[in-house]
Amino acid sequence: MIAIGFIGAGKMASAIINGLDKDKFNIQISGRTLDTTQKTAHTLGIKAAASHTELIESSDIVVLAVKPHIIPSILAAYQINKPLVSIAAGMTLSDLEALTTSKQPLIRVMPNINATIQKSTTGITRNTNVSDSTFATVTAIFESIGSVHELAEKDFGTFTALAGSSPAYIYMFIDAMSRAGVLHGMPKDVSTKIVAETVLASAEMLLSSDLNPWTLVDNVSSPGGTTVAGVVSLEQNNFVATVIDAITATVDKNKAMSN
Ligand SMILES: NC(=O)C1=CN([C@@H]2O[C@H](COP(=O)(O)OP(=O)(O)OC[C@H]3O[C@@H](n4cnc5c(N)ncnc54)[C@H](OP(=O)(O)O)[C@@H]3O)[C@@H](O)[C@H]2O)C=CC1
Ligand SMILES: O=C(O)[C@@H]1CCC=N1
Repeated sequence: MIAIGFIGAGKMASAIINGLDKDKFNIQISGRTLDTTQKTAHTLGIKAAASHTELIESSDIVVLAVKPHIIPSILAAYQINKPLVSIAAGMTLSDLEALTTSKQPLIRVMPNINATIQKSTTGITRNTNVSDSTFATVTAIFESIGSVHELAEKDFGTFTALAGSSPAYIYMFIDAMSRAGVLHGMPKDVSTKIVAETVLASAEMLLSSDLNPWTLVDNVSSPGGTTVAGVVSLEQNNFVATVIDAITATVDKNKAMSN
């Protein structure tokens, strides 16, 4: 059984671990303090390592799941002689190479929070020290919690915006729609469920058809009907430009976080 060790056990590590099959992977975590690590491990139904050193020694693959600014201090303090996976936004393979030995196998991964329900859309790339079999193993780990896209590293910032961060923007869209439902007299919980179901089904419809999104917009917009009135209002209020600006801000922030 493959042993996966997570250094850092916050929201994203927990989402990944929740999605992983505990019968297929031997999972352990090591957080900032042992007390919190033990509580988190208990909640997740996995093992708490006594220290980062113990975790590194007993893992086949080590996942860095701390915030990006913590990574330099961890890589300075510990020699991680195992394939190393980083899920940190903004940190490039060359940023990580500057902090490790020249032989360190490094895999950069960008999962998303939907890992919790085994529906992460994950980006992956590697440095030249990673063997095909190690890369296949790490790819399979993330395929077990959703889909995996192998990317050129230059596209990681864009992927981070479109898949890593975008659940937040999609939740904002859902909440705005459901708030409008409240404005027009519906209870918030009912309104949110209706919108979330419609977002889910619309995405499924898009993925299962050969049609592009604008054709699907046209299919909903009856001539002189209700939908086109809303489509025109969204355009008058710069919906498309506003969304593109938000993605560009995310991509720019990702770039600014790299050394
Ligand atoms: N949240 C998301 O949707 C996604 C996040 N990511 C990436 O995942 C990483 C973690 O993000 P996220 O889970 O959101 O952040 P969290 O703050 O929830 O998790 C980070 C965890 O690291 C712990 N930590 C801090 N210092 C150390 C240390 N020296 N050793 C071990 N653990 C430590 C923190 O403990 P304490 O709180 O006690 O300080 C915390 O539990 C980031 O690099 C982010 O870019 C990637 C994709 C999606
Ligand atoms: O906000 C962040 O920086 C992380 C990366 C992608 C999602 N959350």
